[in-house]
Amino acid sequence: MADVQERIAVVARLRPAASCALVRHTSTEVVVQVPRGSDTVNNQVEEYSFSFAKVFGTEATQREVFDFVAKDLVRGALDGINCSIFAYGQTGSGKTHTICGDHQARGIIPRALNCLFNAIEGRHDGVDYSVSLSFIEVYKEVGYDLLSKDPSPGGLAHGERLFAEW
Ligand SMILES: Nc1ncnc2c1ncn2[C@@H]1O[C@H](COP(=O)(O)OP(=O)(O)OP(=O)(O)O)[C@@H](O)[C@H]1O
Repeated sequence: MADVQERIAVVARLRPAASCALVRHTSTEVVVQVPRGSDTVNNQVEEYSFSFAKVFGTEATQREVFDFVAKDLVRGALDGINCSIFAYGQTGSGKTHTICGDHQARGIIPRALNCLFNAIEGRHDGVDYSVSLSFIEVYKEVGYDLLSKDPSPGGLAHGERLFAEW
């Protein structure tokens, strides 16, 4: 993660209000401010202020978020450094958009895979790389194996096996 030395770094991303508010007929009022050039989020109504390793504003692109959050971690993983990235936030806050994205605005996972395979291709170190992946959803404390061809309701059996392998 660019310029961040800590082992755990927390990044905030503000999402544009419009699409979600239009669908849910909720307020589009912006309640937080990010002072220019700072990585602090202020809420003057509720009078709190939080600082982060980085704050991405509503205009931040998927590429900018990936470059800051994930690029170095993916490259580090090839050198044997374990890493984990997760999104946390209330429903509709943009976790799926940030982590998965869509065809027009690819998120961290497709960009990380692209970066990973490009990096492997660019390494002429005689190492035989092997890549495997799991894709699991945990919803209300039930694990779902999203890659299973035959997901049982809840997908627990396969999900448990995958968890055990970790
Ligand atoms: N930074 C963003 N720029 C543009 N659209 C965004 C952004 N963040 C979220 N959205 C849009 O807002 C909507 C809700 O976002 P998303 O589905 O990612 O939320 P979520 O946190 O995954 O919600 P849930 O927890 O309910 O699954 C989607 O239509 C998404 O495309």
